Amino acid sequence: MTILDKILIEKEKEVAALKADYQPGTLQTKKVNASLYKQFMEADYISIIAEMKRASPSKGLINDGINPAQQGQIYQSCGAGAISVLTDEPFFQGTMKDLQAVREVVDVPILNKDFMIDEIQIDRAKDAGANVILLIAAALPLKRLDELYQYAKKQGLDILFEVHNEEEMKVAKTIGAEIIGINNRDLKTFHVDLATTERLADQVNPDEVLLISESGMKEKKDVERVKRAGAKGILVGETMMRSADLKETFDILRVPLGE
Ligand SMILES: O=P(O)(O)OC[C@@H](O)[C@@H](O)c1c[nH]c2ccccc12
Repeated sequence: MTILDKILIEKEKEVAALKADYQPGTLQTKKVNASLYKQFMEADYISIIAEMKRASPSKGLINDGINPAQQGQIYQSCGAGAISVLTDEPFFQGTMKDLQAVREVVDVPILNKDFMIDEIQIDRAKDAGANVILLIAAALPLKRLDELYQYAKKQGLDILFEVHNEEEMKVAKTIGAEIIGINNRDLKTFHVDLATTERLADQVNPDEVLLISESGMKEKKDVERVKRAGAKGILVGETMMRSADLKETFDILRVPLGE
């Protein structure tokens, strides 16, 4: 069984509990209207989605000392285009409270990073003040991905559609995903390779689809590499969470677009 399989089994339980306990519309958080697509497509620099991630199955504990609201404010003031908040608890030590706490203090789009398998998680994301949800192609069959995609759209949310190989890229195109995240980390083996972005980026029209390269970004040369491949945004977790000087980290990674 892969780690993704294990996570999905836990998610089934979480969703069952959520359906019993959560009444959509009950979470009250500040709401911000923000379109990640438009903002990233028009930027002159590589847009950075800075992630809040205390721990992960591949790295174990990364940094559990941060205060999400404080970290969110710093991300925004350093120039983050958006903030990703992991809300999975068993594997990533995140919570919906983290997301709400960040929403209270920032105006940039917020991505609810979780393993979405049911509409009720999308309701909850919206209620908590998220602007974007994650859909992982490897997690569900096409029909279900399409249903959740359409549902999120109807709620006025953006969707980051995550792919890792050619097959999943085809699914993204079939669904008509406008924001595609190419994950350089294989969720089944944890192997990270920036060549994944180079291989898959060619398959979309970069004037229509917003490409985000996800995972494994540490240095300027990493960003330059995925930028050359066609990415307009990057999703950075560990490097942000371990940074002792976020201002400097952002200055290094926010490379200009164009030549
Ligand atoms: O910490 P990194 O290597 O910068 O990676 C960030 C992000 O891409 C990663 O957290 C991620 C990508 N897809 C996911 C799906 C679920 C959980 C986490 C993720």
